[in-house]
Amino acid sequence: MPLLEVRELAQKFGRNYALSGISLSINSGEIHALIGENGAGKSTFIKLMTGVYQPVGGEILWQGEKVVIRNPRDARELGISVIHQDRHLVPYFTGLENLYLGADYPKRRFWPGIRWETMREEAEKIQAELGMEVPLEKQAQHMSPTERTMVEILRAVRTGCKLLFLDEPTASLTDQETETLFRLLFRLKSQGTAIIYVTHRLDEVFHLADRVTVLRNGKLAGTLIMGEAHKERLIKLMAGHEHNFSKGKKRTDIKTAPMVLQVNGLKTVDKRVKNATFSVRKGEILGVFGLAGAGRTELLEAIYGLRPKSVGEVLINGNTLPNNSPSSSLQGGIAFIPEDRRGQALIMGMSIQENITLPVLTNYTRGGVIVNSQELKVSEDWINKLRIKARGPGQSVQELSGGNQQKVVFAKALMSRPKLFLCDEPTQGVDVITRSEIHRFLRDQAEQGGAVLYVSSDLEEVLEVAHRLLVMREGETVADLPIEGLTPEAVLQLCYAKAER
Ligand SMILES: Nc1ncnc2c1ncn2[C@@H]1O[C@H](COP(=O)(O)OP(=O)(O)OP(=O)(O)O)[C@@H](O)[C@H]1O
Repeated sequence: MPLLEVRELAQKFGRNYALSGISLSINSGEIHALIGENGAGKSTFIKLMTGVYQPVGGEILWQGEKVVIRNPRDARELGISVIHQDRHLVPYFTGLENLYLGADYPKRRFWPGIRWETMREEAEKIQAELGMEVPLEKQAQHMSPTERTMVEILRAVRTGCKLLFLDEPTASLTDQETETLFRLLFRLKSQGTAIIYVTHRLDEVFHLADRVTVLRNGKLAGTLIMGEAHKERLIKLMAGHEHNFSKGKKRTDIKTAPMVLQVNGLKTVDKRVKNATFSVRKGEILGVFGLAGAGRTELLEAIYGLRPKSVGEVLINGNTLPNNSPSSSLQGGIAFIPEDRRGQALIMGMSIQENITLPVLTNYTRGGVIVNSQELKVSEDWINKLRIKARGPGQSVQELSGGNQQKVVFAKALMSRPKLFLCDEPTQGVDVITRSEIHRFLRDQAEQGGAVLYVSSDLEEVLEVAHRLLVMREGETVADLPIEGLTPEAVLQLCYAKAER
């Protein structure tokens, strides 16, 4: 008997069905991948199974019995837990405190106080069983993304989880951290836990899953056992048609092109960047790679004026910008796609159209009045070009799926026709097909004379997109290498090498 079975499940928002006719089953001890393009309905499915939404149709069977999951507490009591991308921990609480969040702390019997030692013993016992190590004394805000994921998994196991949902858990993990997480997932599987693994990374599906379910436009496109699945078949199920991934040509005439960005001896006040020196030429995509904490994001933030500099200079087309602030960067032709798109790049209450045209609104005003028809046309063009799944330009961005929000961020940046494009994980959360489209847009951007700084924690991706690679380690730029002939192993060696003192 399956652990979970859903029959003809449906959910709608307003008049539109986000999911309909979904029937599938999950067995104990199975890793079941759930994939689909942005907006296909994966998050909605998780929310139905965890009691965030009530389905408008269909039924849910848990261990053969029909159940109604009215709220997240009901889900937890059944044994269903979810690990979200934006990990749900209290930043100022330690690992141990977060582990018992929302639960009754064990109390002392004869004098007041919490039995911390009982909690620690219990946590250590589960860790030993699963072969994992979580820093129980560290505050969540000081933990790495994997450590935070581990605390959440430990919390789920502690509360008797039988079915664990993971929503793109490796999005901000390095390869080594991903390996650690995968070992833990195989361990959980061997102990009988069922795992539903949502991802856009097909190599992870092949590495981890026993079966894979593909959603397309809110419908079930198919469930396959891994023996029947191969990459082309999965992509065809996701998109409904074949897709050819275009590989860009590497350009050879960049070496003599004028410099767009020069960074000399840059150091930030908080020392997250300690010493960065490099340049990017017109027409060039410079990849930036380093392990977590190497200072990649901080470097982009310092260039854009979001993180105060203490020493060094940043020159755009040979000149320093008048004052180092995001608004002067924007005016100086720099666009920034931040990693935290929800927090930094979008105004959630506004429509797609308003968000896309916001930085260039003056182009769409006549006598101080916004010329709505032009704005509408441009927004519709971008919705089509980037395949943003939405009802139309007027839809609020908060109603879009995560990947489609990322596409709006991208359109907004492209609209300002930047000279320099600072991209921090621009394809995170984006489906495989759009990912290749985004790569194509960046190549076009470079072909048309722009310069791109491209940060990604996916080394294969950086090597595929960039013309040159800058390696960062402990806040310093330690190597600047041509892409031709460069292997992932050689790059990782540079990342792990101890800094010479
Ligand atoms: N609160 C909401 N209001 C209106 N529409 C919504 C809401 N939440 C989701 N939708 C719509 O439901 C559809 C499915 O969205 P969902 O977030 O489940 O997709 P997804 O497969 O998780 O996508 P992604 O890979 O981008 O995260 C989308 O068209 C989305 O716009």
